[in-house]
Amino acid sequence: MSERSERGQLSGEILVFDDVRLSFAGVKAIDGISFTVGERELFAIIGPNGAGKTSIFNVLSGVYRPQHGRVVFDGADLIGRRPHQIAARGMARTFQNVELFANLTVLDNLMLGRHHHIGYGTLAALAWLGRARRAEVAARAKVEDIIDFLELEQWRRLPVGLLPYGVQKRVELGRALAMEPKLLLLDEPVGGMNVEETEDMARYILDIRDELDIPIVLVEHDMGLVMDLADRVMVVDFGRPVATGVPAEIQHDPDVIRAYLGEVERA
Ligand SMILES: Nc1ncnc2c1ncn2[C@@H]1O[C@H](COP(=O)(O)OP(=O)(O)OP(=O)(O)O)[C@@H](O)[C@H]1O
Repeated sequence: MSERSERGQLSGEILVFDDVRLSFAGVKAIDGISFTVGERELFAIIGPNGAGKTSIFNVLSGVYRPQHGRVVFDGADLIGRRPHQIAARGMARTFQNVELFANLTVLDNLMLGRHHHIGYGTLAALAWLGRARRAEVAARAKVEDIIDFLELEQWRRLPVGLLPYGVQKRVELGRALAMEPKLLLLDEPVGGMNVEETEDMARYILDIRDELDIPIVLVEHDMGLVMDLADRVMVVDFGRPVATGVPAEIQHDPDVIRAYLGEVERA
């Protein structure tokens, strides 16, 4: 057994996605998908356009409520919980398109990621009570750590909207890390990036798993990146599971090859 599959299987499970089904007016976006993610695992989900990958993320983060199935995160059932409740439980997400406050600086965008951790009401904030002040100082220290970790020093005081695209994606990753997540959902983190930006992002993703010990669910079209980074890969097509396994198994699975090359059957 490879080191990758051992790491995925030896650790406990942070996430259980069990026989989930989700339809929109007859379209089966998710049609009976199950998987688990280990506490130290980098789990990738791949599949052709419209396969259901984003729908899986939307179920995980509470945007969509499935008609059937169970989602258990860190021991708690998530179905029916609102997106902000799920985020507060420690599930952080980045988006296909950068979703940051373009006019705010890198520092301020990262501080906003800490928002739910600060945990004081308006009155306490206005009165600048000791507890609020300590929380603010701790938040600032955490954000400084992330700026170091993602090598964002040179841009920290600049408005995000002025930065190169690859750096904006990195700031978005930083904002998710500022939540101190127990699980990170990355939706196409290298989409639209050039080769150098992609290599940088791949390194940060690996460091997040290996140094920060944060498990990751990754949706990505860049097959090379997925096969290089993932401990395990799940392939979906038409909302259904095609195969799940370590990258070497997945690359040679005839059903996977058919899902990617079988466009003729689809027509
Ligand atoms: N809100 C919605 N209303 C209606 N249909 C939807 C909705 N969201 C997703 N779908 C449908 O569900 C199916 C799965 O879509 P989804 O966006 O999850 O796929 P995907 O694998 O993320 O695709 P891509 O790789 O293009 O992002 C598609 O047929 C899509 O049209």
